[in-house]
Amino acid sequence: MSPDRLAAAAAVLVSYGLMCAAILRAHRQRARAAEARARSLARSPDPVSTTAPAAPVQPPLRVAHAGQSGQAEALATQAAQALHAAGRPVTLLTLGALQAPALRDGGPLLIVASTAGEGDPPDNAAAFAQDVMAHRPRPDLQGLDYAVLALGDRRYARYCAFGHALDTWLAECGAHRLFPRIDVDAGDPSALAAWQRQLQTLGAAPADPAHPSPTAAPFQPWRIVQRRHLNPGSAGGPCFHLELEPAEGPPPHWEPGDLLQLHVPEEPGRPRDYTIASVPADGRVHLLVRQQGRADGRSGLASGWLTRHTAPGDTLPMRVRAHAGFRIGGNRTRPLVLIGNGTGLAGLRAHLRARAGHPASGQLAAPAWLLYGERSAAHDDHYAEELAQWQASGLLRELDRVYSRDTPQQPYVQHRLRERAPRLRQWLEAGAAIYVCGSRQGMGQAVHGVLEELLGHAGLQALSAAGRYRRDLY
Ligand SMILES: Cc1cc2nc3c(=O)[nH]c(=O)nc-3n(C[C@H](O)[C@H](O)[C@H](O)COP(=O)(O)O)c2cc1C
Repeated sequence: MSPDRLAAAAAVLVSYGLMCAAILRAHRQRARAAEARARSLARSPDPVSTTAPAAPVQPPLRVAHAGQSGQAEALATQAAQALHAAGRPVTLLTLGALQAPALRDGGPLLIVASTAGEGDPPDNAAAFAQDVMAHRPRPDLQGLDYAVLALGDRRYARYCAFGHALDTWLAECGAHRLFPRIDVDAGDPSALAAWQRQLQTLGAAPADPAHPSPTAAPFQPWRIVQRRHLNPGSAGGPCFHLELEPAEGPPPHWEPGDLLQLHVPEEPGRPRDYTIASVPADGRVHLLVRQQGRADGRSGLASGWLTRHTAPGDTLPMRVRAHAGFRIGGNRTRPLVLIGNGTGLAGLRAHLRARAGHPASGQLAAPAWLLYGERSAAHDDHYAEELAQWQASGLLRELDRVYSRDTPQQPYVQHRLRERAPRLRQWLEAGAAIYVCGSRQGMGQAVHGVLEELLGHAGLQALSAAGRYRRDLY
């Protein structure tokens, strides 16, 4: 090596050493200052009252959430409210908003994290998993107190995988567990009760029985008011349009993107979610439900209740469930690219109905583009009249219906999306948000693949982090 290069390398090494020493010094100074503050607080008398003991100064607690359909967010919000109600300073945030330095320096951290896909992080934590958790060298998180509530479902092969990964990663980075990770199998009430008890040891107010856990809102009888078979003669399973309302009282509030959950009588503890296809102004919850066939010839349990074993006028135990990840959020005035297949049209229709009824800020609503896949034009053109009206009004500026059984090429919605890449780029340049609703296998994964191909992994992740790529897949 030339002397010049040696000198340069030595200079880099020396400055690196100095930087490390400075960081270490700052770290020690912070620790000494904190110790001194703690000692002086322990000794100093209460300046206001000499009778009451000094209130211990507690650092603000952070409650972070990572989730796909709103349960993690709801539980995190509830935890933050319970801590706040007890006078504990608390900040509520998404896990994705945290970066390594802020992770360590901001007070104890409670994380509510669900697992999505096949053991994957939820969309809003994908960037965190990739940029922060996979980063080498690992950040030094000594001094950070944390706890993880992992939401999941044992029916998936990789149960609570993302919560487990977070918990392990934090421990490996030197952070200190406040209490062992709690895993919640499909909203298991005993696990949630254990979480509540741990929150109380941190000073949270006990759960208010009048405001039960958001995942345990009571089921109520909902009446099937109308049911229409939409696709007689279709090569696909029978598809129904249903209209429901609570048997008593007005419908609860919901937003486009939210779900109606059915308590299946034979399977307590395993409710089924259906994406709502209407808006509150419709007065009723509309669903688009496919009767699921089973190998033994009987219909699937939940869809069987909705489409076969009941008649209009009958009631079923149901409740509305928020699905924050598929709501309009900050996209109210953005153009929408709506992509889906089959019964996934439900969630896209809810967003279109919201736009048709309530144009943003009194002006013409921002336009939408619907790319929708079904089997055949002759039998499966659900809501065709409504879509035609929205085309005529200009709300639905573009409509791509892709019928897989009408041409020998068997095109699917992902193929059309790839063909229309230049147009998609124009919509995104105009600020559009992408909503995908329908089957995960086949459609959801393939559309995701095409979007990654067109926008790049980082591009799609940035869109997702900005809340401009939202999915409701099942
Ligand atoms: C499409 C989908 C995929 C899921 N994948 C997993 C999984 O791989 N492992 C798991 O334990 N739970 C899985 N779950 C269950 C969720 O983690 C669980 O329902 C959680 O409560 C959802 O919380 P969220 O509303 O905050 O996303 C999955 C749920 C859905 C809908």
